Amino acid sequence: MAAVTALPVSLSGRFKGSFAYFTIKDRLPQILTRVIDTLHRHKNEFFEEHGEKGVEAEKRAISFLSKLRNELQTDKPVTPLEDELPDAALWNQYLDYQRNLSNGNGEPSWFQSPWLYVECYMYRRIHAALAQNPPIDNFDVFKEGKAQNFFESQEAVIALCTYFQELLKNIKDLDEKQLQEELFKLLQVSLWGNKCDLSFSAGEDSSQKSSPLQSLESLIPYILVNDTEKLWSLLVNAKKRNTEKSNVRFDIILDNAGFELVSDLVLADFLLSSKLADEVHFHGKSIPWYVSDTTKHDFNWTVKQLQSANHMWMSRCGINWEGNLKKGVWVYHDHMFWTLPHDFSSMAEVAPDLYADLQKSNLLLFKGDLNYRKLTGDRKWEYTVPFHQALNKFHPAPLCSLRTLKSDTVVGLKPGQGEQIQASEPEWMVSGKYGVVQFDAAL
Ligand SMILES: O=P(O)(O)OC[C@H]1O[C@](O)(CO)[C@@H](O)[C@@H]1O
Ligand SMILES: [Mn+2]
Repeated sequence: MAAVTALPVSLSGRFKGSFAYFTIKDRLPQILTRVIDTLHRHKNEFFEEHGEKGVEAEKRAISFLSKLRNELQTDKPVTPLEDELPDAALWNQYLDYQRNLSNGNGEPSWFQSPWLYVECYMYRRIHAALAQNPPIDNFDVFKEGKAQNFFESQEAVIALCTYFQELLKNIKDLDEKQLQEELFKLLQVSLWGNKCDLSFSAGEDSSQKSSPLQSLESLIPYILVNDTEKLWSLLVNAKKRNTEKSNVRFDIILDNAGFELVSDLVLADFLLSSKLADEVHFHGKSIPWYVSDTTKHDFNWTVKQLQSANHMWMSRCGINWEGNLKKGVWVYHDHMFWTLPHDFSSMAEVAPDLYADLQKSNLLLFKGDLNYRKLTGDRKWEYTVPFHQALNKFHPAPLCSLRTLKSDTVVGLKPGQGEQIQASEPEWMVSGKYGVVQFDAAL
């Protein structure tokens, strides 16, 4: 066998005092408690909709979740999934793989195993708690929080939609330089939109309150790696090479619903309206995930909310977006791979169909922190390791990560850059204050 370069160790709760440790110790149990509370609060609704059967199902789901919380807090071994959902076999194979990795050092468990694995596993078990318990099997325990985040960001959504509709009025007259400036602005809005996730704040309010466009200039110093120029060159060249037959395709691997999703949709609209792209493909989650991640339901709900909003520019956006979906120039996809525990370096093997689909894209935009963790394998990388190396052979197409730092891993920094910030701001990697626009040109 060819020599394999050793990868750094995985982030894990076994490193006491690390962000992974605190997440598993404090934040994950808090999230589980909130999920249980949410089910309690909906008891009457389940009764009204389904009668006694609904209440029985709620009780079973709650006891399953309490057991889960107890397993987590007492660092019990990770158990195989017992449901028959389509991805169960893959999860159980992954558990075997973790067992082999631990090499006789005990069973994989909440604090001993890789953080990425156990955290994903928790969300999969939350899903099982509901999915196994009809008639409440379609209930999304995170739905309310996502909707609330959307409504609380209303002013920011209005400001963004208004700005964008004004821009559309004269988009045809913009020269290349101006188009580039507008793209950079909307990329930054989409980047900082990633501050608004709900798993980071364990479900606490995390909406966009201020105007998303006003503060961009002052935030530029917080973009630690800024490859926007490279994105621009790629898009402009793709457009120049574009013939009638080959459409320029842009993919967005979505993260959170709420303000972040709206900022992604505005960016996608800009790419089409400026003719930098001919089609945009969105990738969402097929089950509720990491509290605020976008599912197909959230995606459609958001477009509908904008469409029916009592504000001219908001509804104009919504109407155009619905039109894009109908015309097929916007396409929504979901794939089970996005909610598996695997990092992206195993996509080609585990989900070859998805990998092949992504290969058709001119540019993949990965939103958010979890996607960054999966891109880089959630490992203890040196800050200066090149992004390309950390991707560990995941290169389906040119790609870019737009991510605010909310977990302690980052690569591609200049020598000394990380250490310098660390000296004055020990929380810099997990505060969401810093971001990256990090590009990799593929093979
Ligand atoms: O929505 P995002 O940006 O992927 O962030 C998810 C959050 O959840 C975490 O995975 C921690 O629970 C962090 O890495 C991150 O703060
Ligand atoms: Mn998220």
